[in-house]
Amino acid sequence: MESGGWHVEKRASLRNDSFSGEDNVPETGCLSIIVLGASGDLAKKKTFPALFHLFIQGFLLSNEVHIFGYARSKISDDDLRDRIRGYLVKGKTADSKQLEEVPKFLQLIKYVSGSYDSAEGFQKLDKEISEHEVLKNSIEGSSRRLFYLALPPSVYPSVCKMIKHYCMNKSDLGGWTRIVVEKPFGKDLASAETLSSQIGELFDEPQIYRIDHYLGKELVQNLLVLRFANRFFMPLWNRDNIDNVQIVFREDFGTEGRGGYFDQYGIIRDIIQNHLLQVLCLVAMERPISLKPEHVRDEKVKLVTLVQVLQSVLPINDEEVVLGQYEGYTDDPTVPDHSNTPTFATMVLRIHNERWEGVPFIMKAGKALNSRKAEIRVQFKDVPGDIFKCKKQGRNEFVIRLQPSEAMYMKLMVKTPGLEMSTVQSELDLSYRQRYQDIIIPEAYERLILDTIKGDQQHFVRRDELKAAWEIFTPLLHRIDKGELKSLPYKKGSRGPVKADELLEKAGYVQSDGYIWIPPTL
Ligand SMILES: NC(=O)C1=CN([C@@H]2O[C@H](COP(=O)(O)OP(=O)(O)OC[C@H]3O[C@@H](n4cnc5c(N)ncnc54)[C@H](OP(=O)(O)O)[C@@H]3O)[C@@H](O)[C@H]2O)C=CC1
Ligand SMILES: O=C1O[C@H](COP(=O)(O)O)[C@@H](O)[C@H](O)[C@H]1O
Repeated sequence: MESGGWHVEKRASLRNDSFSGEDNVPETGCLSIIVLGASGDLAKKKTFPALFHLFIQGFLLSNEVHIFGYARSKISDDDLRDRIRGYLVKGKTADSKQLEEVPKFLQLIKYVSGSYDSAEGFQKLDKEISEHEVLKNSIEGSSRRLFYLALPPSVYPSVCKMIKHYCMNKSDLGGWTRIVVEKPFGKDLASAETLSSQIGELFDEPQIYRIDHYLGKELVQNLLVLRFANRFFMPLWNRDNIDNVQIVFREDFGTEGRGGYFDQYGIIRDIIQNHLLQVLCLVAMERPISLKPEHVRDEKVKLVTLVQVLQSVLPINDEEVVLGQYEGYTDDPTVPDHSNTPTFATMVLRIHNERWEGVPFIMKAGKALNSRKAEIRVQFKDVPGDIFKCKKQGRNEFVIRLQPSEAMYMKLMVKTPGLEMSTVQSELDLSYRQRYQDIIIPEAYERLILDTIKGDQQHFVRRDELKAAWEIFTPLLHRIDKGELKSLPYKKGSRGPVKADELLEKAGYVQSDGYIWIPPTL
């Protein structure tokens, strides 16, 4: 379909994604998806809605698939269905066809109650799965079992043990058993390594999918294409031209009901060590040899390992870290009164290699701020020999808006339209909503769950990569845990501590005065 003169791609192209690795042949046959922790927040807000969207697009066929919820809560099938029903279709995108599909989808869901460490519950689960497989005429061993751990990491080892003992695909006739684990995977290097070893004893790496949902976001997935399929970025993407890079996550709400969990982890473990670091890898990595999943993941390890080597010599400098905690955070009864847990952090990471030496990567994440957005902001150096005297108007910046209002825009200087010869800062703007009007951008979880079914691990975190990520942050996290770095108070709905903006300026970021990018409306 043509829209405003542009050629608009059809959503169905997702099915024919030809760059996700030649080996990922779509499989057919009986598929059981087991959501462990089905009574929880993630399951209702993300996992089940993602499964629903895969269902309505025909990626989960009712004659092949069955979905099991498992948790300790003593609820019925219908109770679980009632809990998740309201989260399946989003107000704005809901159409009558989607609404019609809801009951059909809910009928695919069965709930099994049991503990996370007892044989009884998992034997019952296995029995239910097997009955469904028999019903679907699946040949024993050829069925597919996907276990999604929407659970606190503390129970991963016992759950994995139970799956391994009681719930595996019975023999290998082309079927498989895969497990998906959520972040945060551990609390520091030692605990993550222990967890990795415990799970590694039970499952091989190709069976383990460590999910980081930022890797499933459309514009994060676009980073490699952008960098390596466009000639004009290649010569610019280095220390000679780029002054600083910011990777930013902002939320305009607080911990809301998750205070107990959050206080154990804090913003660095919740967002920076995983989501933002993964984005940094894709911004900074060298070109992979090919798009085979293992090649892409190898380059990321190479980069993180370099950062890690650097950190062991010159760890993250406390002078380049600002922590904050929003006022009112400790009002949550599940949060200790004197908690120092940061709900905000800005820090500078430095990658000492040929490409990036001297370029600060500023990582910024915060809750209860004045806006909700995630973006990558690449700021270029000043133009040498500024004949237009426009330096004070601002630098060239390339911004990748991950959410909301996905976009890429380039802040650049133009002649002010009119008779006068003066300059003004403007932009080249690729706003997705305007450019791809008929395309609904898939939710990150939708895409990543589909990858787990297809057996494509490209967008998942490998064990050595995870280790390298923890190596970077563990020394700093330990200092924070010991109270050696204090969180500064900031007002809810503000930009965070003023010191964070000062750090940004010190790192070299130059704010353009008076320029604001406004997402175009249709
Ligand atoms: N919620 C979110 O937005 C996101 C969450 N995650 C991650 O996903 C995972 C699940 O998150 P979320 O759903 O929010 O977590 P919840 O706290 O909602 O826990 C999920 C389920 O686990 C069971 N559970 C909770 N605490 C314990 C415990 N201490 N021991 C054993 N079982 C427990 C409960 O089920 P029952 O009591 O019925 O057994 C609960 O319904 C976590 O690893 C989290 O970090 C990742 C990204 C976003
Ligand atoms: O992993 C997490 O992510 C969410 C933010 O996800 P987004 O896709 O809405 O950006 C965050 O709220 C939560 O604290 C964290 O655990």
